[in-house]
Amino acid sequence: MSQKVAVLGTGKIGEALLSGMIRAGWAPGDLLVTTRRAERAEELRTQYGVEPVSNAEAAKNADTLILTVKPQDMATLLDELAPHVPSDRLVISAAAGIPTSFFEARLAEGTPVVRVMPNTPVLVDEGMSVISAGSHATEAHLVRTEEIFKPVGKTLRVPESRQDAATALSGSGPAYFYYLVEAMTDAGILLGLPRSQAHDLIVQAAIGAAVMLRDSGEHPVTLREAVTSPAGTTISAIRELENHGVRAALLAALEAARDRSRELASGNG
Ligand SMILES: NC(=O)C1=CN([C@@H]2O[C@H](COP(=O)(O)OP(=O)(O)OC[C@H]3O[C@@H](n4cnc5c(N)ncnc54)[C@H](OP(=O)(O)O)[C@@H]3O)[C@@H](O)[C@H]2O)C=CC1
Ligand SMILES: O=C(O)[C@@H]1CCC=N1
Repeated sequence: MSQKVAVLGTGKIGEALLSGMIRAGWAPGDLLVTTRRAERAEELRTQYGVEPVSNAEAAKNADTLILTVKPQDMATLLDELAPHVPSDRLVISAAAGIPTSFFEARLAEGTPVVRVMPNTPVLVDEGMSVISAGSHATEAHLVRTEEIFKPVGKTLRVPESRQDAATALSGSGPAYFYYLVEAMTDAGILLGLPRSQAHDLIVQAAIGAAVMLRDSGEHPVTLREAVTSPAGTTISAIRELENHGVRAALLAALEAARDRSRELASGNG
């Protein structure tokens, strides 16, 4: 019997996962989606050929339920869902902050729950999905979770106590790079380049740097030193980054993201 997977609350990250599963070869007939709005359901049916169902039908018909609503909507979703989820379903939450114990307290005793923090590059099969088992999730449940998330990028198992930090680093991480590219593109404009050229130059620099970080085996400091010529241009820029406290800003920013993830733990954040 084929395994059915339902994505409940198919917004940005839910759709990114759905599209990745289809690219990875899942049959649309084995995928169910739930939405809050009828027009969103039709959009997903038209684009992916998947079946929109109610949350209760998803719980009844799918072996694995991936919950991708906002943390603040999770309690309401669970109130609706809990009476319909048999305890042999695997429940995967992609919500920031919310611990597996939140789900376990609301679902039938023994229901396996896995917490996952993916990121939007799952859309291009370069995602990072950080996975933690709840108290009833077994090795088989973790493997089943990895079967869903591995085709769309890398996966890493961590103890749940590290999930808030992982959320700050890789869940939110892509946004920091987009922010930097946006700021550096503005800098290109300041230097007199047309916006499209400034964008292309900085995006290609980012891609080249990312591939070297991944593939060279070198430490980032070594890679940066190779760019930084004595009395050259790069060190002049780095002096300004240090003067403006960019490193300290990043430490504070990621700490704030980690703290916000903790605040979301109750689902009311
Ligand atoms: N965006 C990201 O990069 C990442 C997000 N996450 C997590 O994923 C979750 C979703 O984030 P994101 O995709 O950005 O948010 P979205 O708002 O895009 O997606 C959530 C979706 O859930 C729908 N929804 C809410 N309540 C229900 C319900 N009861 N039944 C069915 N559908 C419902 C919403 O409907 P409506 O359109 O009507 O609001 C919306 O489409 C969050 O918990 C977030 O922490 C995790 C990793 C990365
Ligand atoms: O900003 C957020 O809360 C979500 C979780 C990680 C990325 N986006």
